[in-house]
Amino acid sequence: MNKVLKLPQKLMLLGSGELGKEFVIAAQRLGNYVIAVDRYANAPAMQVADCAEVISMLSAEDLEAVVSKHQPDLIIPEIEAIRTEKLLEFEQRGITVIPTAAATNYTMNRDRIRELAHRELGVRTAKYGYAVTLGELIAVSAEIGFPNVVKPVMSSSGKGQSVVQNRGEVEQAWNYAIANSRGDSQKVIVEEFINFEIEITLLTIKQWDAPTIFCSPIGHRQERGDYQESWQPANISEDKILAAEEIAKKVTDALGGAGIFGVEFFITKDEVIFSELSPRPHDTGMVTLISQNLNEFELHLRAVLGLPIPHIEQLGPAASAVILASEKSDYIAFTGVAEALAEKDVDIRLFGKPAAHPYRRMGVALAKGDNVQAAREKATKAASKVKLV
Ligand SMILES: Nc1ncnc2c1ncn2[C@@H]1O[C@H](COP(=O)(O)OP(=O)(O)OP(=O)(O)O)[C@@H](O)[C@H]1O
Ligand SMILES: NCC(=O)N[C@@H]1O[C@H](COP(=O)([O-])[O-])[C@@H](O)[C@H]1O
Ligand SMILES: [Mg+2]
Repeated sequence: MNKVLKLPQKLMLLGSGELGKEFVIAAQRLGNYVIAVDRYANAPAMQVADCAEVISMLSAEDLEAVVSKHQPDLIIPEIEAIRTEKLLEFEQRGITVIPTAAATNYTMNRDRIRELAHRELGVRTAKYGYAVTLGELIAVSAEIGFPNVVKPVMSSSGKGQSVVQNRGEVEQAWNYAIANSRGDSQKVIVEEFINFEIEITLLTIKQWDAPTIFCSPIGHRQERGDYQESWQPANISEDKILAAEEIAKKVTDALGGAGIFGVEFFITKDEVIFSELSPRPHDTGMVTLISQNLNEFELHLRAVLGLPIPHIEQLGPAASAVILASEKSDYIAFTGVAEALAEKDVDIRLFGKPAAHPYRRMGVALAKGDNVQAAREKATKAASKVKLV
């Protein structure tokens, strides 16, 4: 399907955060025309795009207005919270939606992708259940057992997520999930807490007219359900990598289309457990900005445009560490960048977000090292030097 034969293409990016920004840079390098869309002005990807639109991406009317105005060749979602039913309509009208409109619909809510992976494809996941009221959550929590993890079905970057230790904490988890749910959903998922040895993102590249290929697995560490640091390569056995690749292939084949997917797994002593996936570049994959010959954004671009990917090279131990805000502010300035960059094999990305709030990701430090431990230490140290003032 849809192999693109000529450049430039007109790409509409729905969501314009840090991941979109790097994607736009990759797209611009091949001369494409990009319209960056998000819910607020001057979002990171808008700063490097040809033009920008500020709309509610959950509004079908707003989406119709920008698509009619710009007539893009491809629509490239960058976040989950989009009125995906409308994307199905655009696809029927002949606009390519990446990876497919159906895939964005499956992955917009945790329950849909979970049902596809677990029930339809028989993939091993954590034990889980759903609730739409506090009463149901109390009952489902008891069935799943404690500790468990409660998340809004519609959220990302750990928003509204909590680890629940006992029955006494269920109500608080319910209130937190509902208050932080994105969009109009009031549904939560409860998952068995997996005591994993390591969690990984397997960047999986699905191509229009070539076989699915994989990057070396990325290990990561999360806090509050949000990524803090990631590294590549991840130290897991070859048979577990193959098991993860098989699951990733199965799930991405079911979703169809083309593009990069960030497929998340929990790795225990004996098992490879599927968690979730992003049908687009993954935040933990920002390490590839320093760790590969082609980063995840360049790979996504090549895959969606049907351009060849002859070789992905992992360049050795590398890591990323996030630079977070600690306070609410509309004035953004950083100190410590010079100190961070004084170290060999360290790089910094500052996203250019126009406002900060506690724990908002404002930048990322990247580092290479003699081994993964050294790279992680270097990236974390560099990130800690950069401070918002
Ligand atoms: N069942 C679980 N057992 C143990 N840890 C979990 C479980 N579910 C989530 N976590 C932890 O919380 C993190 C975030 O969870 P998840 O990926 O489901 O949320 P998310 O909001 O979609 O995050 P993102 O959008 O950043 O991928 C996981 O990477 C993992 O560290
Ligand atoms: N885990 C998903 C993820 O990392 N998404 C990235 O964060 C942006 C939103 O940031 P914000 O919440 O700071 O606006 C998104 O636009 C995307 O780039
Ligand atoms: Mg995740």
